[in-house]
Amino acid sequence: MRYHTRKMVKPEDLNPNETLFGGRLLEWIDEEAALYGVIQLDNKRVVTKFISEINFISSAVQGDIVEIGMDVVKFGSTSLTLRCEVRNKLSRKTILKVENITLVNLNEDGIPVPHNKTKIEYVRDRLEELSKD
Ligand SMILES: CC(=O)SCCNC(=O)CCNC(=O)[C@H](O)C(C)(C)COP(=O)(O)OP(=O)(O)OC[C@H]1O[C@@H](n2cnc3c(N)ncnc32)[C@H](O)[C@@H]1OP(=O)(O)O
Repeated sequence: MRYHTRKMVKPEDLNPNETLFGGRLLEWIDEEAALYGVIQLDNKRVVTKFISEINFISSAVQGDIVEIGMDVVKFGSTSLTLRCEVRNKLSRKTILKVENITLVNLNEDGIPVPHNKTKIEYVRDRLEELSKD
């Protein structure tokens, strides 16, 4: 699991219980998953198809720093399935887990097309390959 994105919980992110609003956290996760998919599949037309059960394990309060981790569960043909974990940056306490987030790789007409990816790639390796050409 790699943690790429950190967020500070601000007053506008709170629910009436004065803890982090679940919908705000899901918005952050959906964006992070989409970014992960766009980078891995090297295609900006990647959409969220399916999100499995969401387990809100503990809450966060104003001023907390949360970090969002993603890992690949499976490279499909047109899909990419991720796993997500959110934790408190400083205490490492788990805030949320999602076991499956499935993204689909689309063409310009919005049709699912194979992405031809089978393993995690790093942008620096792609750039190195390009510089060899
Ligand atoms: C980042 C964002 O927030 S994007 C905005 C929110 N998302 C959207 O608007 C997407 C709306 N949905 C759609 O446009 C369509 O459902 C599409 C284009 C994504 C997929 O269309 P489908 O007709 O289901 O495509 P299709 O049957 O070919 O399946 C595509 C892939 O999704 C997988 N898939 C389909 N349904 C599911 C499901 N319920 N759960 C998990 N995976 C699924 C398939 O197994 C396939 O993967 P594979 O090729 O690796 O085997």
